[in-house]
Amino acid sequence: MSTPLLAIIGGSGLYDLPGLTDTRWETVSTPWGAPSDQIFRGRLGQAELAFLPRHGRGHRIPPSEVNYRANIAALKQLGATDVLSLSAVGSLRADLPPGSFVVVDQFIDRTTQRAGSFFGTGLVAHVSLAHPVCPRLGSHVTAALQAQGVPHVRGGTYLAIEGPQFSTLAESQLYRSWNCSVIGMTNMPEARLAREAELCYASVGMVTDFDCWHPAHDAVTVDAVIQVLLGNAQTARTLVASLAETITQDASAAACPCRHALDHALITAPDARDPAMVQRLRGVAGRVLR
Ligand SMILES: CSC[C@H]1O[C@H](OP(=O)(O)O)[C@H](O)[C@@H]1O
Ligand SMILES: Nc1ncnc2[nH]cnc12
Repeated sequence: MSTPLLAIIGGSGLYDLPGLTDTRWETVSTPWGAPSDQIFRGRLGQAELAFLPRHGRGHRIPPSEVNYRANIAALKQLGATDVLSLSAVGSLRADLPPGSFVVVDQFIDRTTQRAGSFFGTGLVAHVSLAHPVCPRLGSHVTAALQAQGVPHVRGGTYLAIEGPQFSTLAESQLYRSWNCSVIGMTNMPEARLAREAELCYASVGMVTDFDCWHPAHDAVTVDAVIQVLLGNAQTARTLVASLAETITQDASAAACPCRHALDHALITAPDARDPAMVQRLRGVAGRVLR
């Protein structure tokens, strides 16, 4: 069995990953530009880890300006096999109070200003997003949360807004009527791009607030988000440690359908492909670009 490389994308409040050995910060450049920051590499037991702070150390980059393509491409270039996103989210359900963890399994994308694909003119591809997260990785995450006794639910729809402003009351109520569980600003297009790059992707939403719809709670503020997140950060780190151990023992990973997402996705005829585009795509789609 080949050694997996578990990548963690840390969201608001998660800018480092203590407890690793053999650590270093690596600079990675990609055909899509620079990722949000250097990537922190290290080992945890048998597992190789890569950690990328989504907004950069110090939280310099707003959700609309995160270079999602560079982030995913950089992790792929380093050899990542599995990507876990850890994100602060607002709750759209009364039974998901701050402190809950949600193993997200669906998305509704209301973002408007972001590059959402590695492909384009010169090489067109259409991957399936029907099941946008990896059920195998999601099972490991859920088992780890269960073992830690963290209040969590498996499954839930993440509503992605453009931000940076939080939602209006009418929007928040609309998203509730759509049966969404949580709201955030970053998991799209990240999940789309991970699928195109054939990475197993899972997302844990760490609930920090009730957005603005709950009559008994104040509307969300950054202060409230950070206060809850500081309480959650240690749980998130323990989750990573537990996940790092279980994924090294998963012999079924190599056959995971996420890792073959491009098998039937490319539609541009080989002789009609733009060689420059093909070259640019080698880092993320090289497996199917012989
Ligand atoms: C600080 S509250 C809003 C901010 O937090 C979430 O970030 P992330 O998903 O990276 O944890 C949300 O999406 C917004 O970017
Ligand atoms: N209510 C909210 N809306 C959007 N992103 C968030 N991140 C944390 N809470 C949020």
